[in-house]
Amino acid sequence: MSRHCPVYPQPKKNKASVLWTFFGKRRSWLDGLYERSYRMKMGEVHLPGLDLYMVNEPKLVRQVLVEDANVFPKHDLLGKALEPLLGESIFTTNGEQWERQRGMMDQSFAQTRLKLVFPLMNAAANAMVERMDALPDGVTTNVDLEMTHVTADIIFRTILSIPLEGDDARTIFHAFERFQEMAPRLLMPIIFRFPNWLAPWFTIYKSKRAAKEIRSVLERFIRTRFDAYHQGNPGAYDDILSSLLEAVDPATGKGFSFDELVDQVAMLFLAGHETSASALSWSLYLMAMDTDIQERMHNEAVVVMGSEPPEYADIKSMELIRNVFRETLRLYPPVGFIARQVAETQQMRDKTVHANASIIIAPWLIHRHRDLWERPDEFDPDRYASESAKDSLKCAYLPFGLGPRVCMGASFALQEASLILGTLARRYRFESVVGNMPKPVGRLTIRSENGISLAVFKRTTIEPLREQL
Ligand code: HEM
Repeated sequence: MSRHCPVYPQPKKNKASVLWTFFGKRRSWLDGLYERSYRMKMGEVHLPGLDLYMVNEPKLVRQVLVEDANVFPKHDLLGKALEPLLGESIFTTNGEQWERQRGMMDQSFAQTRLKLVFPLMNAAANAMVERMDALPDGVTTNVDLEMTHVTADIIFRTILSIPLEGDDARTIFHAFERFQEMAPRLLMPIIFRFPNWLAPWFTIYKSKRAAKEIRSVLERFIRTRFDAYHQGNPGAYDDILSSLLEAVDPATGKGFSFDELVDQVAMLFLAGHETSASALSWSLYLMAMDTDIQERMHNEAVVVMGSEPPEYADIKSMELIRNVFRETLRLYPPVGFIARQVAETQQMRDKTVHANASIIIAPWLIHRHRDLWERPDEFDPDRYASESAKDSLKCAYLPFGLGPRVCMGASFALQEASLILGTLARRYRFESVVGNMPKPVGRLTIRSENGISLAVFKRTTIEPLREQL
């Protein structure tokens, strides 16, 4: 059965000029794509001082991200743009420093810890329901704002055991908003290797100020817990900070220093809420556009959870809801492109790719590639039952990246998404609003330029339509 094609910027027929690409991509890099971008295996752009390759072919993607990952370290562009906030966090480091950090942090996101933080996630979901219940029935609501609120709240509660309601948490939240808004304006001059005098100095100044504000509040929260832990009073916390405080490097037996801990926590705030907020907002838009899927999600949520508070085991039982989120991550991958640098000259297809060249792998393009997916632009969460989609999943699906640098929070994000979507689908119905079609733009994540506004109705019954299950 053919399903609807949700919105995305229509690709241009022909490749744009480099100058247009630069200025067009400053607004949204999706605007620089053209029809062949969705079919090609490998493309290239050369400018003085810049060799950039776009890699879509699954075999090459695995070469870069998995098999020869050490030859393709993380690009310094993100490190440079995010350094004032993230310092030397795991998101941007390379080599031994990264290996040590990853070894120490993986435990904090293992299944056992995720089970422990489930009640903290659920408390944030309940606070979301309270906010939404207070809205007049059927009112048009900017669901992006609500998804940003609830995912930031989940991060505050699961990492620091603090809800977003306090003044300090709000200061961080708003400074994060400012920081994120400025980040894309910092990225392009770095990719295009602009000289220093052309750097956007005022934006750099403002982003440093926002980063300082965030870090000074985080430092205060973490200092209290860090000192108490090292004085032998860790407190009765089940949150992620407590497992980061316990983490030790097996080679030296030492834990994270105070500064390292602040870097990692700042990074978890950024990586952990913006991505999930983007994906959840697009999921709600897709639900609203497909009433059949939305009713089936409602029924599934009611059958699995009834009218009881959700339990940890329920998350795994909501298969359709999981597939809706999986399909959302295919169509609107929050991390639309992944950047790497070439450490040693490589042969890729018929091209010699020199050391220092930049490699871009774009989940956005690979997930909609005309040769890698059937009906690539259609929203069809049921596709994952077919053999062809299973093959595509194996070779052309990477919303969380691949290889050693794969997202550390993937299981956390999937648990959070099923909880939030299950909670919303059980209690509310979403309808699209005429004149409010979202416009996808590629910035730090894939967002809608004009927000995502939907009419929200409370369900008067939570009885499932059993015949539809
Ligand atoms: C839908 C939600 C999410 C998506 C789509 C996503 C996507 C990604 C991607 C694509 C990468 C790899 C980037 C690269 O290879 O350059 C990544 C890395 C990472 N993500 Fe996520 N992420 C999500 C949620 C989260 C959450 C909730 C957390 C933590 C709370 C998190 C923490 C991290 C960390 C720490 C890394 C760096 C790992 C490393 O370099 O070793 N992410 N994420």
